Amino acid sequence: MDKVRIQGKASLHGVISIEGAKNAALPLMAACLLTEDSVVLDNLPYLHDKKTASFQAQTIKTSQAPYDIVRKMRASILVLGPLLARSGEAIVSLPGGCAIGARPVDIHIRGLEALGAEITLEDGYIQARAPRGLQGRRYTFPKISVTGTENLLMASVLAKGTTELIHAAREPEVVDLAHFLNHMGARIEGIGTDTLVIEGVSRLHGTTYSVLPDRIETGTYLIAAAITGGELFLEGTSLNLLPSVSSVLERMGIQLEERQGGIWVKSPPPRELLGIDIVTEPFPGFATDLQAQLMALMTLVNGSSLVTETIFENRFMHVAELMRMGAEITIQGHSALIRGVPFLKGAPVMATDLRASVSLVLAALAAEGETLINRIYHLDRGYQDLEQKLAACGAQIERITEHQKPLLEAVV
Ligand SMILES: CC(=O)N[C@H]1[C@@H](OP(=O)(O)OP(=O)(O)OC[C@H]2O[C@@H](n3ccc(=O)[nH]c3=O)[C@H](O)[C@@H]2O)O[C@H](CO)[C@@H](O)[C@@H]1O
Ligand SMILES: C=C(OP(=O)(O)O)C(=O)O
Repeated sequence: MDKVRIQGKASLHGVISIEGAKNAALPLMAACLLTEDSVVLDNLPYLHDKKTASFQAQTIKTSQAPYDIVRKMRASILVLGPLLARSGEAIVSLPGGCAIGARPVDIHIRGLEALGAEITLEDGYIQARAPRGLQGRRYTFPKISVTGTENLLMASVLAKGTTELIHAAREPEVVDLAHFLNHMGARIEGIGTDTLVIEGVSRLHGTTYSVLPDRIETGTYLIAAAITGGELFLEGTSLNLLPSVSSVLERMGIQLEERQGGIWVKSPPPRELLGIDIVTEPFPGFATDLQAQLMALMTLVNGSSLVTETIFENRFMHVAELMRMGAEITIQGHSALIRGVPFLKGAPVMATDLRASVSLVLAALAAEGETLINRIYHLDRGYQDLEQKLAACGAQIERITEHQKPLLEAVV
C-alpha cells in the first residue's frame, strides 16, 4: 500500500492550480444519463490524461449499478434519479464513500417516492420503478441533503408537471448541477436558494459545460499556506465559493485577496494566528469537508479553538492521529477543544478518510522531523497531483509506492 513521507517545516511559496470539483463532476456525469445526445464536460478532475470528456448515453443498456462500483463512491447514488427518470427503472446498490457516519439514503428514497416511484430495498440494493413515469410534486426535505437534492433535481427535470423542492441544499455543486441541467434544456428556477421549482420537460439535449472549481481543494491549499507561514497563488478558483471559510481564515489573521484568475494568500507563522470557534453547517455555513484541515491549523495557533461538527456523527477520526503528533485536543460529544501548542513532531500516522488524510498532510508540513502517512489511497479520491503540487511550492514530500512481491516469493 502506498505511503506519503513528509519532512516538515518548509514554508510554501508559489502557484497551485485548482482542479474541477469532485463533488460537482460526479453529479454532472450522472446527469449525462438524462439525454441520448452527446455531452462534453470540461475541467474534470482525476482524469490524468485528459481534462475534457464526452459522454453519450444514446440508449440505456442497463439500469443497474452494482455494489462493486458503487461501494467506493458516495456520489454513485446519483445515478438513481436519472436512470429512473429516463428508463422508468433503476437497481442501485446502497452507496459507500467516506466512513464518517451512518450516511443513510432515506431522504433520496422518500423524495423519489413522492414523485411516484415504487421503491423496495432488497439484498443491499435499491429497486426503483416508475412504470407510468415520474409526476411533479411538492417535496420538503426533512433535513438538508446535498446528494439528496441533486438526485431529486435530476429526477424531476423529466417528470410530468411542476416539482417544488423545499429546504433544498444550496451548495455551489448543487447550483452547478442546476445550471448544467438548464443548459441541457431543463426549466429550473430558484437556483442558489432553498426552494427549487422545476417545470418538467419531455427531453433534454446535449451541451458543453465546464465543471466549477473545487472549493474544498481551494480551502485545503489556503490552509497549507497558513500552516507553513507561506504565500501562495491559487489559480482558477474564487473566494466567492468559500464565504464562511474565508471569513474564518481572515479572523485568524491570514491575508486573502481575490485577484485576476485566482486567490492570493499570505500568512504569518501559525503561532502568530489566533484561535477561533467554528460550527460546521450546510452552505453558506462552514463546510464539514474542511473541518479536519482547519483543525490541523488550530493545533498550532496561539490560543484555543472549538470545533463543533453538526453534519456527520463520526468525523473526528483525525483527532487521535493529530494527537500522536503532539496536538492537544479534547473531544466532548460533537465538539473538539483544541489548545494550540508551540510545535508538532513528525510520527507514523494512519489516514482514515479523505479529509482526515489531508489534515495529516497539512500537520506534517508544519511538524518537526519526518511523518509517514499510511493508507493514503483515500487522498487520491480528492486531491489530484497532491505531492507534485506541494513539492513545486517547496514542500519535502514524496510518495512511497510499495511494489507487490514477485509471485514466486509471495507463494513461498
Ligand atoms: C458526493 C458529495 O457531494 N459528497 C458531499 C455530500 O455528501 P452527502 O450528500 O452524502 O451528504 P448529505 O448532505 O446528504 O448529508 C447531510 C446529513 O444528512 C444525513 N442524511 C443524508 C441523506 C439521507 O437520505 N438521510 C440522512 O439522514 C447524513 O447522514 C448527514 O448527517 O455533502 C456532504 C455535506 O456537505 C459532504 O461532506 C460530502 O463531501
Ligand atoms: C465526504 C466526502 O466525500 P464522499 O461524500 O464522496 O464520501 C468528501 O469529499 O469529503
